[in-house]
Amino acid sequence: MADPWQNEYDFAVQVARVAGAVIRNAGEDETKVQTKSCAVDLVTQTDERVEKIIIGSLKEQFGNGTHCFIGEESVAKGEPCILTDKPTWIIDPVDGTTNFVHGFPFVAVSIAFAVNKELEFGVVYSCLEDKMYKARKGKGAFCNDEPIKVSDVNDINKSIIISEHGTDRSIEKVTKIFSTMQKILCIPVHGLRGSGTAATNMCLVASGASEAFFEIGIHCWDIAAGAVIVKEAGGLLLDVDGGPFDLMSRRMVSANNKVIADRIIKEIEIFQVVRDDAPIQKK
Ligand SMILES: O=P(O)(O)OC(CO)CO
Ligand SMILES: [Mg+2]
Repeated sequence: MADPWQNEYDFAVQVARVAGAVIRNAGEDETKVQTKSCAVDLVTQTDERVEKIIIGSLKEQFGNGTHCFIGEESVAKGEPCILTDKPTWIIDPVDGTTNFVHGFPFVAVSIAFAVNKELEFGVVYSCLEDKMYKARKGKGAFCNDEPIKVSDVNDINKSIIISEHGTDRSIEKVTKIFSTMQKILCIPVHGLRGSGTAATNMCLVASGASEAFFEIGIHCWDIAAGAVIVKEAGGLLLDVDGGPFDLMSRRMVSANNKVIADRIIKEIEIFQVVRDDAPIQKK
């Protein structure tokens, strides 16, 4: 049987490339910052413009009312963030907005597609490096059309682990994040890293440059596309407590294998976050 979502997949790659070019060519005015949930949660005109371009093109192409959209900037403006069984696009127009604003050279466009709450494909365009990562369920993962796979390292002492600091600067949370990082660093691992974009971090795991990336506080649009890419590259996704991965939970461990994932999970100090699909008054 022909792949039912091949057109959507091919179109997502094209749209991601267009979006990436807009980000690359953004002028100084377009990197001017506004804030969202707190003083370090940044948004620019470019985030909003690129999301409009992506959702606009997808609606024009597939807009018969059957497709739903979850986009970072639309949700910030009050659109719902609920995953239903309907075909749903999950979009982060600029993953790594802080990097973008500062000229720190890792910024990605992330586009995923889910049907019946299952992720069908993911596209991550690391646009400043011009690396197009993509994966379709059951069909492998690629970077610039070359197959990629996760690292085969089983020994945590020979690993590079990625995590980030997030945007919540409450002392309780920052203390837990640093305590976890300290424990992991002192296992010891070869190194701790963070590119500043969750989508790119997941592609680094998928391509074998790092053994694992974990974070509490990320959103579904940061990781949906990367989740397909990691899985199709041979890796796995788990909750930070070792349970099944839940896209809307804002908690994730992605790893090359279960040995590495379990070792990391042993050290993670969990803190509470409000789910992406929580009723708006709880957020
Ligand atoms: O830059 P953004 O899209 O806010 O995302 C951050 C995490 O929320 C980096 O992944
Ligand atoms: Mg993001």
